[in-house]
Amino acid sequence: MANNTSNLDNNQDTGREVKTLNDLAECVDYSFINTLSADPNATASGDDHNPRQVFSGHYVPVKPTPIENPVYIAHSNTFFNEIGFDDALAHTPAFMRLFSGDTTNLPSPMLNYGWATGYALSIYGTEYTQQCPFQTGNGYGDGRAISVLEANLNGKHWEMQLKGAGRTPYCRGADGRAVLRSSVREFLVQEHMHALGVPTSRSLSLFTSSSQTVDRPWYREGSCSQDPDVMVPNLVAISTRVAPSFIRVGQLELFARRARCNEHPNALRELEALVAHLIKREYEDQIDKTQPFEKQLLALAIAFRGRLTSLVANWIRVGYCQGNFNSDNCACGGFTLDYGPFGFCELFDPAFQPWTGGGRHFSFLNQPAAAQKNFEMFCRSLQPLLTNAPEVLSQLDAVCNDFVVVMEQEMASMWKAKLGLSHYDHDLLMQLLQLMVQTRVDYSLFFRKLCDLPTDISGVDKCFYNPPNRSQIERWNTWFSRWTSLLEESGNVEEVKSKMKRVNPKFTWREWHIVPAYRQAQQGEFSLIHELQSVLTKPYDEQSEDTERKYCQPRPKEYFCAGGISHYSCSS
Ligand SMILES: Nc1ncnc2c1ncn2[C@@H]1O[C@H](COP(=O)(O)OP(=O)(O)OP(=O)(O)O)[C@@H](O)[C@H]1O
Ligand SMILES: [Mg+2]
Repeated sequence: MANNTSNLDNNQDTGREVKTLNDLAECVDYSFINTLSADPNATASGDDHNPRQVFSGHYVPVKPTPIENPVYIAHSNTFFNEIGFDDALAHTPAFMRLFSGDTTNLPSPMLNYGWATGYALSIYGTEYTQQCPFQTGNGYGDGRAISVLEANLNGKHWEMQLKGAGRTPYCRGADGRAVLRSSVREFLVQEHMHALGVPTSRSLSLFTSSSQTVDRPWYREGSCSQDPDVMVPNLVAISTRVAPSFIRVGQLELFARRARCNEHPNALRELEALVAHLIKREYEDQIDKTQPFEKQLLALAIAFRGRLTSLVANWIRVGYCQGNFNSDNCACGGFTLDYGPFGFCELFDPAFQPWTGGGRHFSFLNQPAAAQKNFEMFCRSLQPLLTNAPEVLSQLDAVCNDFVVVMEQEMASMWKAKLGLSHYDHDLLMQLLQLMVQTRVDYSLFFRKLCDLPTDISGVDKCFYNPPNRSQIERWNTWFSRWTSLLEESGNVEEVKSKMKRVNPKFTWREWHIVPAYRQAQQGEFSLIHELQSVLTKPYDEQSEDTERKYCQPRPKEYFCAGGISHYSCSS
């Protein structure tokens, strides 16, 4: 199927306005087909929708299964603009067909199939195969995510992936679908994160079906249950996400595990090709390709460590908790991927974790430790390629061991910026975090209020979930006077304020704002989604008074302990 590819390898950057699918066809660049290998047992038609083991090859060609009666909900005009797509394109029938899962009748040289990839899983540094129905790890991977094209757009190379596009060989018997709720969340939050300045996969478009539903466990109205207590039919949807690649740490792991035990004659070569592809897609600018490959691997580990530590510090800066930071949800490009069990911390709690299956390992302030585990698995996956270079191998060990140090530096500079200081003061931060826990503070509101440089607790009084008692007020005021005196070294007050306002967002994700939007969407009304798109893509701006009144508020009491808002067990 994928042999005759020379006509698909279009490396010219057109930088043009894409108004039609024909324009897009001129930008496609499927050069990965020349580097990576397809599963030799794949069907020529891409009709490969039953769970099965995939023993080798980097990807399986799979045709998406379109959703029935697709309806346009939204596209990201910010992202359209970045990649040179004309806004009107989102409303064309051809665009809707492709991005609701129909890859037939595409203009040449676009492929009439997509591709899914296998990956392994490790949880907090422990390798698993049990989640694979065959207990081998050969049946795990993109169960419902199918990439449909790669293209050079406005000077950058992008891969576009449909989520919820039907079953693949990795579906493990599940339906391959994503429900409207989770699709709305992922679509909105990706662009929110981008606007917050946090590296992320991006949102292209969101389509739902007006008729097709799947059942998922969920919570009754007002339920405080930990586990879902009712089965609910949900409309299905397809959101399209975009990134330079979707290579995950888990994906490297799969190929490294095979190489480690020489599972087939090509195992080591497949690992090497995948890593070379990773460098090309994600680190081309950072890695000197004239260096010996072993040295490139070392540079890759250093570069990924830099991105991952910065990413996690950014997560904490904006109050984001990934919730399930397994290696298969950790993108090797160092951006946020898989917005399922995520949440944003409202009431500050270092152990905040919205996903009931995630535990403390993946809770808010434990994310640096979870990232370290993923980084260790990443380094471990490079080791089979370094057996003939013991010196580089020990340098790689050192890079891995130093993760903690680099992470601490990133965290320190993040906290320093949040507090508007010119030097990081560990004691000051510890005192602050303790006070925040003891007095029940809203994380985002509090830090945003700090940007006005209040000199005592009265400047942040709207940020508490319970009024602090007298001794707490005293301790807060002591903290404020210490902070105020340190601020004197920070320079011009107005500059400090405006710098702080660029790292402490005013509008962040609050789940109780999102729930009405996806509920309304289930009834065919999308205005709240559009409103949220607008509010959440300007998180640092002041915005209107009405918007502030509506969106810049602490969580109302009734939404604490509310299934589907304060916690959820199912994210798909
Ligand atoms: N409804 C489904 N049908 C088939 N496979 C599924 C379904 N839901 C989840 N999976 C698969 O189960 C695995 C674990 O799911 P998880 O929630 O981490 O990922 P996801 O949200 O589907 O995908 P991604 O990590 O691609 O964003 C993934 O490999 C995913 O593809
Ligand atoms: Mg996932």
